[in-house]
Amino acid sequence: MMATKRSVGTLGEADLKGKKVFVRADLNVPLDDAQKITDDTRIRASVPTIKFLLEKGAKVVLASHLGRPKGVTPKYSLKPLVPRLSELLGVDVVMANDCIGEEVEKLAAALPEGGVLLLENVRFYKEEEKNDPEFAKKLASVADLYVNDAFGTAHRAHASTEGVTKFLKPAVAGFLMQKELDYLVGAVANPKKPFAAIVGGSKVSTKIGVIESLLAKVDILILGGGMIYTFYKAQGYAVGKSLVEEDKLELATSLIEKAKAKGVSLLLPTDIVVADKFAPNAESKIVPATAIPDDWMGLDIGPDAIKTFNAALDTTQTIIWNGPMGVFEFEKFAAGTDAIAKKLAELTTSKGVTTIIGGGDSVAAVEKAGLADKMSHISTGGGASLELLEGKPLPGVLALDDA
Ligand SMILES: Nc1ncnc2c1ncn2[C@@H]1O[C@H](COP(=O)(O)OP(=O)(O)O)[C@@H](O)[C@H]1O
Ligand SMILES: O=C(OP(=O)(O)O)[C@H](O)COP(=O)(O)O
Repeated sequence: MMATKRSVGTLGEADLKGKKVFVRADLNVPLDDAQKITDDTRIRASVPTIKFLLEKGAKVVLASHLGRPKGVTPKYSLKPLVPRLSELLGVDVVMANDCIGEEVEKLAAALPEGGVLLLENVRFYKEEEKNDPEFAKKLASVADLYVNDAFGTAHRAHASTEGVTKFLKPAVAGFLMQKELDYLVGAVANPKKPFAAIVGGSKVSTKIGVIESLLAKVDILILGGGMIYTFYKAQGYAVGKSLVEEDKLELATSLIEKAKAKGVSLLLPTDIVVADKFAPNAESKIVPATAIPDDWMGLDIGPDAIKTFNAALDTTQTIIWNGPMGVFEFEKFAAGTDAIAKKLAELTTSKGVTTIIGGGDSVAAVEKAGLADKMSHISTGGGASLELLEGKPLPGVLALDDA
């Protein structure tokens, strides 16, 4: 049984004409150093709900976070998203300099029917992640009702995803939220076996906990990305300057033991592409996982690992993938991620294997490889889809009205 409910109230039930609707979307898209959007999947995925509201004559107050800023950080402003959002929606999106306060109140009051006001990054306030009720009340004060379409952030009990529902009624799910829940709860609740999970990326502390519950569900667990060095170090290997979560070493050891006890095949890469610095033009070489040199860092999985992973994936019927295998943003360290993307596309198209890709960066990598339409389901949430899969309640969903 999934612990999160999926029968949430949806759009279409409320009289929307002239109403100010607070829409929480996940517009946390990757931006390059020049603030250019490198993958707009999450923006495109948010469009159907907003368009529906605009067509019904609603006034949309749109909120999102971007990145993990500590206080107001220009690099994490939502401003670079305005042109693309305006283009996709076919309206001139108005951007506020803040997400609460007088200017926001004025701009929201001035919104015409069919207008969109984009609020500045809600995480510029620490109160957002603290789920501070006063802050949630301020966010809510400019609208009449609430729509949560931010599936990618549904696993966070934050002010704009959870707290705000105490002040805005009805509080319903948007179309993207509903679609994600339908697919992930529906198709993955009873996966066709053998079932494999591939977990990588850099959010080690978020994802390492998920692995424990995944061990109860999967037959094969493949680890890559920044996740693996904590496991290597726990086994006594030297990891040089690679990403390591020191306080998760014991957990990593116990996960290896649990996998053995449960008969789950836990695969760690046997070779690694190491770099002398974290840069696109870094010097690189392939080394065995047991021989990472001091002062070098692992930035991709090696060719032997790719072969082993591919052979294991050949035996599966369902695969869920979250987190790139390496720093795919740098061409030199993209081979592992590209190889997995190609393998999953091939298995879906030629063998009918169900493939589910979750997470902003994983989806960006699959888009970059031009393979997104070959997968069974592209989820806009990495952490969220994993938590849903492990049966954890998603606070952003639980807070919504029942259907
Ligand atoms: N070995 C590594 N060391 C450091 N960062 C890594 C490594 N492998 C992958 N990454 C980074 O992980 C990031 C994605 O992680 P994460 O946010 O957890 O994935 P997702 O968004 O798909 O859930 C990418 O920016 C990638 O560069
Ligand atoms: O990118 C996100 O999650 P993901 O990388 O797990 O897909 C979401 O926007 C949530 O972001 P957070 O993990 O900083 O809360």
